[in-house]
Amino acid sequence: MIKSSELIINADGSIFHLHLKPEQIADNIILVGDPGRVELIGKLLTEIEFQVQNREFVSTTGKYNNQRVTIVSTGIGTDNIDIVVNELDALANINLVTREINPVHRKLNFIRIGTSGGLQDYLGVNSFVISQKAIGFDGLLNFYANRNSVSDLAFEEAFRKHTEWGKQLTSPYVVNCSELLLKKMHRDDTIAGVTISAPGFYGPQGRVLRLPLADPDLNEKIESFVFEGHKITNFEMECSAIYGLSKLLGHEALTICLIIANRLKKEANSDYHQSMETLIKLVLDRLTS
Ligand SMILES: O=P(O)(O)O[C@H]1O[C@H](CO)[C@@H](O)[C@H]1O
Ligand SMILES: O=c1cc[nH]c(=O)[nH]1
Repeated sequence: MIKSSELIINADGSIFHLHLKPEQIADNIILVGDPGRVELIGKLLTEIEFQVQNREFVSTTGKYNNQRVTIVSTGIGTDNIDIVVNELDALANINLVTREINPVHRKLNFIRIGTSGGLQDYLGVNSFVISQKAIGFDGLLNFYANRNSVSDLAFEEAFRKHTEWGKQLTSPYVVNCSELLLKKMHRDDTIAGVTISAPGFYGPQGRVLRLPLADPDLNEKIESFVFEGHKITNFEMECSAIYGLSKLLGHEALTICLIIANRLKKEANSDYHQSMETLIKLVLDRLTS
C-alpha cells in the first residue's frame, strides 16, 4: 500500500496536482506546454466531458473522430513532466482508494505537441519536427532506477566526448520515441530528428542576454555532432523526461514540435498560432485514423 504522503489524493478523490480522477482520462493523451493550447485543441473536440485546472495544469477530455482524447497542459520544464507523467500513470495504474498498484497494467499514449528552436539550417520556422530521440540535459531520469536500461548509452558516450561535457553539468540521457506512434505520425510533411530537452530557455540553450555562458562553443559542438547518421535538430524543454518516464513505466510517447525559431539563421516567428492549429489537426487526424 502506497502511503498518503507519497501519493497525495485530494478530498474529492482526485490526484494532487492534476485534480483528475481515474475515469476522466482517455488512453490517448495529448500533452502541451502552454495551458492556452488546451482550449485551442478543445475547440476541435466534441462531447467535452469536463475542463479542470489547478496551477498550470489544465485538462479536458472529449472526442475527435469519435475517439476519446484527453488534453493536459504541463507548463514548462521536465520537473513538471515528473508530476504530470507520474500522476497520469497513477490514475491509470494505481487504485486510488486501496492505494495498491493494479495487477493489470494499462498502457497510455502520450503525444506532446510543442514549440521548439531549430538547430540545423534545413529546419525553417513553421516546420514540424518529430523527436525520434530525445537527449535530456535536465538530469531527471538519473534519479530513477534502471535509467541505463532505457538510455542509448553508446550515443550518450559519443555525445559526451564530442562536446567535452562539463563535469558540473548533469549527466545527459538519450531515449527513443515510440516506434508505434512514429509510424502513425511521420509522413512527408514531418521531419524526424534528435531533440535536446534543456533545463532552461536561455543559458541551457546557449542564449546570451546579460550572462555569459560556461561553454560558449557548446551549441556549435551540438550542431556538428553526428552519431550513426543522426544529427541534433532542435531544442525544447520537456521531451526527454516524457520519453524516459514513459519507457520506464511502459507507455508509448512521441513529441512533435512546431519550429518557431532557427538558431543558426537567427530568425524567429512569435506569431505561430495558425501553424500551431495546422499541427494540432495533423496530430489529431493521424492519432485517431
Ligand atoms: O510550447 P511548449 O509546449 O511550451 O514548448 C516549448 O516552449 C516553452 C519555452 O518557451 C517550453 O515549454 C518549450 O519546451
Ligand atoms: O528556441 C526555443 C523555442 C521554443 N522553445 C524552446 O525551448 N526553445
